[in-house]
Amino acid sequence: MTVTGLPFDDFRTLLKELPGPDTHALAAARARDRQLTKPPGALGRLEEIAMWLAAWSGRSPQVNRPLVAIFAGNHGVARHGITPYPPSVTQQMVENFAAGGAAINQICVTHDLGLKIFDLALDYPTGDITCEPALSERDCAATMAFGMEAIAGGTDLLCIGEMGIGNTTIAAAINLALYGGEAEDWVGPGTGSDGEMLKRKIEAVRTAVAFHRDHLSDPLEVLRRLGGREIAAMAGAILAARVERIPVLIDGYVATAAAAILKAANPSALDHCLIGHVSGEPGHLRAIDKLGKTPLLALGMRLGEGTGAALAAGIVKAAAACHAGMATFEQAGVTNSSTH
Ligand SMILES: Cc1cc2ncn([C@H]3O[C@H](COP(=O)(O)O)[C@@H](O)[C@H]3O)c2cc1C
Ligand SMILES: O=C(O)c1cccnc1
Repeated sequence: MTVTGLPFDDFRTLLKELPGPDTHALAAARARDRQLTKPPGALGRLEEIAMWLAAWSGRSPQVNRPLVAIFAGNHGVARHGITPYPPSVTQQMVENFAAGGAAINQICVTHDLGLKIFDLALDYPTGDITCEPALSERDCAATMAFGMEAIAGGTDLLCIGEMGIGNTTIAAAINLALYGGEAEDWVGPGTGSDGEMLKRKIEAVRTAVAFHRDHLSDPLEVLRRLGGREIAAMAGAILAARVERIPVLIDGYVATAAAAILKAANPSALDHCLIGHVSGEPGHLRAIDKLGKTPLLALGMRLGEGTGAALAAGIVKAAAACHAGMATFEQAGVTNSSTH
């Protein structure tokens, strides 16, 4: 075993030993839900969300410190002319996030969410996946570990977002490697690729998966070879949240591809996650289906930045507030069907 192989293998071990749901917190939340002044089930999916919060936080459903974490990275594959924007836009958007000028800033203000940006060596794009691995084992492990730091400042609802010109190509390659089919099944316009550019994008994804095909049975190798820094960091953040009992909202097509790596390594790895929003990127719904999930929102957005997760955080906050703040039948003096 090489020295650099050690930390990468630690992630394999960690992925095998994930904590399960807190059944006591879940039972307590179910019992309280039955007492609240509403017909059973009348809050529909909000009730499921409240139960999910209890199960994966290990306490009564509440959201006090929601956080949006945006991970930013650049990609060697962008040299193939697969996206209409230059990689310099990644850094420019990081500055825009810091200045409060992006869509995600306004959604965070609307729903009172914290926002942290993690930029990952933007001057050093990852390897060109069509002919080399995106990352070395050491880089991949270090970047996953860095992503785990996203929760270090404390949060009780983590929204996962990204910024990285070219990363819808990366997400498509990961999906093709994990789920098979044709490159066309997983490649969409992203920020607006069409015509010849879209053809190059499809070709890049096909070539990349063919180049690495002998190494793609191991999900962490899919991440290392076909991923990118923000993808590895998102995977690390989702994993850390599981270990620390923090429920997670996943954003669009790109964030879902990072999450899919973990699910491929351990089928229960995303039980603490919900998908916030189904992106307009055509492959997203199919990718979500592969995870056995149903997105909370469908607003036709195709932006990334964590916007879909952040909008869904408003719904999760409302679910927690209903559970925590509603009166019981007894408190409100409202007659319950079972007692009259
Ligand atoms: C101004 C601007 C702001 C964005 N915010 C998110 N993305 C999104 O678009 C990129 C992926 O699309 P593609 O694979 O086509 O390059 C990612 O950075 C993603 O977060 C943006 C893209 C642009 C141009
Ligand atoms: O759904 C996404 O994550 C997405 C879609 C288009 C561009 N960037 C991200």
